[in-house]
Amino acid sequence: MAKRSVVLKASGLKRAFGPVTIFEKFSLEVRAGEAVALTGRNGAGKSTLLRCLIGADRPDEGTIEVCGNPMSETSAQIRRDVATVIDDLDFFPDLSVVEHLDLLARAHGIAEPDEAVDEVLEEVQLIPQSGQLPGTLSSGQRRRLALATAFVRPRRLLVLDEPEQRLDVEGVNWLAQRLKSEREKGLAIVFASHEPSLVQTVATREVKLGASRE
Ligand SMILES: Nc1ncnc2c1ncn2[C@@H]1O[C@H](COP(=O)(O)OP(=O)(O)OP(=O)(O)O)[C@@H](O)[C@H]1O
Repeated sequence: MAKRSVVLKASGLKRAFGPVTIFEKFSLEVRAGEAVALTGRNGAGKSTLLRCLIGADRPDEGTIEVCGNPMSETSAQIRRDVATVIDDLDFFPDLSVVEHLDLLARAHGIAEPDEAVDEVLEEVQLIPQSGQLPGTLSSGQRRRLALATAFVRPRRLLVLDEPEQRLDVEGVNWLAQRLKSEREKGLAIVFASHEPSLVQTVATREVKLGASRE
C-alpha cells in the first residue's frame, strides 16, 4: 500500500529563551492518519513546540512545512489546513456560542453550515448554552467550545495543547474516541497531553520531550 502523504514536516527546530535552550535539532514528520502525542514533564517544551508548529512562535532554527507549504500563520492555505486548540481564551466576548461556530463554519465555506453547527453543538453538549456568551460558560464548557471550533471547520492537521484540560471524565472519554476517529479518517494530529488514557487511545506515536533532566 502506498504511504500516506506527509502533512507536517518539521526539520532541525531549535528554540531558546535567552541562554536556556528548550529544544534543538528537533525533527518530526506526521503523515495523514497519524497522531503524535507530545509528552514530558511540566516545562519540557511541549507548548513552545506546538506554538512553533502552528506559526504562533518562531523557532530560532529549522523549517516547518504543512502539506508542502512553508509555515506562515498568515498564509490562507495554512489557515485552511490547520485547526488548533491551544488555549480557550481566544473568544470574541460579544459573540454567543452558536454565533462563534456559525461564523467559523461560514468563513471556511462549509456546505451546510447550520447542520454542521447543530451537529457539533450536540456532540460537545452545548445546546443548552448555545445562546450564552463565552464569559458566562463554565471552564469545562469553554474548553468544549474551543474543541467545537476545531471540529466545525475543514482541517488536515489538528494541533491540540492538553485538550483534556478541565473536561469531566465522560468528556475525556468522548474526546479520546473523537480524536481516534479523526485520525482513522485520515487527519494528522499532534497533541500535548498529561492524560495517559488519551495518549494510549489516540496516539500512533509518542514523543517524549525534555527527558534529559530525569
Ligand atoms: N516567553 C518565554 N520566555 C522565557 N521562557 C519561556 C517562555 N515561554 C516558555 N518559556 C519556558 O520554556 C519552558 C518550556 O515551557 P512550555 O510551556 O513549552 O512547557 P510545557 O512542556 O508545555 O509544560 P506544561 O506541561 O507545564 O504545560 C519552560 O521552562 C518555560 O518557563
